[in-house]
Amino acid sequence: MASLGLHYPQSIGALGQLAIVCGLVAVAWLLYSLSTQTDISKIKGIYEIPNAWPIVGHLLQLGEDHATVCEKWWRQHKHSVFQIRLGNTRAVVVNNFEDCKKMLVGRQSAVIDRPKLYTFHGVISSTQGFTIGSSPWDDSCKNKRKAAGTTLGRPAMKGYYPMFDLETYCVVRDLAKDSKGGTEYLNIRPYLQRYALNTTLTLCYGIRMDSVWDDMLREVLEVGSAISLLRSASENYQDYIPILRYLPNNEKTQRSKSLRDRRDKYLNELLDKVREMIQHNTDKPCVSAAILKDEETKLSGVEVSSICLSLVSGGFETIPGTLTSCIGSLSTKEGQVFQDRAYDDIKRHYPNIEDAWTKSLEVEEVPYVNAIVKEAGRYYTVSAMSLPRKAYTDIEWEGSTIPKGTMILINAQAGNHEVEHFGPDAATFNPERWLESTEPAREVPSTGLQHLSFGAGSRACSGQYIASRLLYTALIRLICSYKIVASEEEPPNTDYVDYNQFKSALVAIPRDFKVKLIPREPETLDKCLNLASERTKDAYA
Ligand code: HEM
Repeated sequence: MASLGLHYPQSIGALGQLAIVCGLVAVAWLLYSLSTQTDISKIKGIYEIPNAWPIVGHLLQLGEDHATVCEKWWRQHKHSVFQIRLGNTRAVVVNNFEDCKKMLVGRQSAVIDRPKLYTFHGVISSTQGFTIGSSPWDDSCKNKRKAAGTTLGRPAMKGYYPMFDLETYCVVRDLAKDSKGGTEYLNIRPYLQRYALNTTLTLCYGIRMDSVWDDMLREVLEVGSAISLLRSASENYQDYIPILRYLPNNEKTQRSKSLRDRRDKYLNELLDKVREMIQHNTDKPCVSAAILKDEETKLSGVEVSSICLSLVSGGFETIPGTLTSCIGSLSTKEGQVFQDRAYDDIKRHYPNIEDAWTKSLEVEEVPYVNAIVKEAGRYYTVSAMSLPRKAYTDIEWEGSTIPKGTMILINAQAGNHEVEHFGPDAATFNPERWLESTEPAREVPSTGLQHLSFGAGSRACSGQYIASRLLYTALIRLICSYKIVASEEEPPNTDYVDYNQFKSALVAIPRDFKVKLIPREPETLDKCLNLASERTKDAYA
């Protein structure tokens, strides 16, 4: 007993120590499990990128440029489709062209949904509703997509010829004035921003702004770009790491609220202007007037705002981003050869350049310019990771099941530059890849999906027809009017990744550069400008 008496406390101590160790292991295991838990459990049969960290998952490794890092992982791990962890959210990333097509088109009903994110949906969109591109798939989204489809579909284009005429005329007119007959170097992006924004403001509200430096125009662009930055994962860790939302003085939430208020202010001002015009019978045909006047409409006020917001935000950065970068490539020494060939092809179709100006509003029939439009879309993938999708139902994927609710990310930049699909020069800007002959230029017959920049399938870009017409008309008129030459001091960056100054933004913002615009035929240019001025003088006065 004495020995028992002696050893008893000691054996309690050993057991106690064991219990403490077990307790610590259990707590550590619990903490580890909690910190690596995701909304969807690890998907069997889909490769997972190794070395995810607790809490943040792969967020830090992804850095700012998700598209480039994911492309590197695809090549390094030899899996085009893999899973990653964005904090507490599991996502499947698709990289090569064929797999992106298979996911977006082959599984289109299963990937028709969009995820909801804390900052964008919960804070920024709490007043004007979600844009179509960020709406989960439900009846309201269906109605909004239908209304946008009517405004942006092919049959509607005819009604927009006067608008295309006026806006492209204003671009060429102001460039002619500001470049002082081709002697000054200019940054063309502001002119193209006004072009895109005026187009969508006219469609939505029947309102346009004549000055490139108009206060409201600059406010819409500034707020829109800042919101686009707030939509990316690398700018918004709080979307994926919920604890960050509760930090005192949460700077992201405050910034989001302030941007939301600024956006509400100009959107309400625009709608008030339309109401006023309706009262005075001076309203122009546009989405909001049509809906405001139609009491039978099935759309709510928030849905009307959301449609207008979708069109404005859908076009104001994508069009100038693509067009500015394309002009950058055309202005280089190699690009000037493409410009000259395009000019020859335009003249082959329209020996009289005035006809090129008017016909460009109606048909896209100059093969060389069509080839430039396609190459601009492919090469400068302005929405590098497209817009995120969410599995609406379970997705069968090569023997595995991607569960309903999983975030699906399409790496459009990687697919658009895949050597196996586009050939060894995939990383070069070359419009002639879309031509089967150059003299005379003849397009390769279309065989379905050409590139991934507009997405594909049932949630593809609603604005792709109008986008293509906007790019085509502007290019025809600019190429007819000027030889575009890059500045040697401030040349364009034509690298398909590095041309973008904010890699974390949802839509690329090209780095600034300057070009000289040398009139090709000054007398013809004057004549075309005078005719366009006469034709458009009453449009949207
Ligand atoms: C070069 C120009 C453009 C590019 C590269 C572009 C790109 C995209 C992409 C990648 C998507 C997501 C597609 C997907 O998930 O599969 C999208 C959606 C959308 N785009 Fe565009 N876009 C452009 C111009 C426009 C314009 C001019 C408008 C409207 C005036 C517009 C309106 C929309 C809308 C409403 C959606 C949402 C579709 C939905 O979620 O159902 N886009 N766009």
